[in-house]
Amino acid sequence: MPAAVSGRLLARTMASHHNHRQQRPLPVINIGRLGDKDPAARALVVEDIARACRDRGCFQVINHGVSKSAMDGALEAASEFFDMPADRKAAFACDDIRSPVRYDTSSRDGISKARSFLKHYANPIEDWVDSWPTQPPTYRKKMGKYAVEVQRLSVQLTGAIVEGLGLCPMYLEEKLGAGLQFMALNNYPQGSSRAGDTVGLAPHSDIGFISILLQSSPGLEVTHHDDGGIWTPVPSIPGALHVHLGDHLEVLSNGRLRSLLHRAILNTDEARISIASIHGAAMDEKVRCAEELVDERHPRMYRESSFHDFLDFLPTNVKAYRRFVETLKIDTA
Ligand SMILES: O=C(O)CCC(=O)C(=O)O
Ligand SMILES: [Fe+2]
Repeated sequence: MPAAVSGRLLARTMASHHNHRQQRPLPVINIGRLGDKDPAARALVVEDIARACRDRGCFQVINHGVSKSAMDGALEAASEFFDMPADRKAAFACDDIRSPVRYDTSSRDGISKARSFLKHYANPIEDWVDSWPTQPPTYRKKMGKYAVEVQRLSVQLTGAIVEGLGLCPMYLEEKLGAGLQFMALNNYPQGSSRAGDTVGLAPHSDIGFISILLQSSPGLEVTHHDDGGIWTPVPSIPGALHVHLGDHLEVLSNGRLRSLLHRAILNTDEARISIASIHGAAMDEKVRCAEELVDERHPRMYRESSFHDFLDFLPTNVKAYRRFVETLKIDTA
């Protein structure tokens, strides 16, 4: 076989191998032994998480310590909230994206295609819970329980993620403890395949270090930067939580990890609720590349930025969507 042909064949084989690789199921990681006294047991979980972050930008966790009652309660509270009459919900409508509680149905953000949402802060819970809805009557109790348990999980997970980057497991603990937990409750109508309205929320990445997501039914889809534009649906595994990387982790890791593009698809057979919990540094805290990950071979790739900077950027990102982190890239050429 002439060399040119075999070369082309090889390239094609590699391409299909590449596609095949990207269609592998998304990782599901049992993190039960993350808190283990045995360092070897923890190291195995850290390794699984590191690989998932690097190769897929996301993973699902089981044995994560967030109770079933907290998860069920959160979905109930969200669904009861969205089931309320429009005027009750409209009481939380607000044009100011800095408002601590905000309900909206429109697509002013440029990415909402067919969703209504309630967004609010949650950490520390005692600072925010008084601004949350009082209707449905169990909202604060149920959502509060879930928020606190998920915040605890976020500290555990980011500990493992930074350890996987070769940093001290405590590297982000303080920043996260004093940081923002930003919750987005999303309500998607049942889609009509005839009308072709299949996308509920257009592709985007989240700010923050990680997002932890709970979905009532499938609909979340993800594509990692080297997936070649292939979307992978995130299956609904009972009891599991989905975790993905945000823009500020890409910055912190100096590009070793990438934030994950994701979108939500409308189900043609049912409405859907998802609860995203975004975990980041405090509003005005600048996040920068970890010094330990910057050297001659790995020059600093991103400018520092805060959540506040992200909010300033949002209204300018409506026409042609760009991941916030793209705007932070330092031209090293
Ligand atoms: O509904 C989903 O699964 C995705 C929600 C989401 O990406 C968000 O709230 O940022
Ligand atoms: Fe998102």
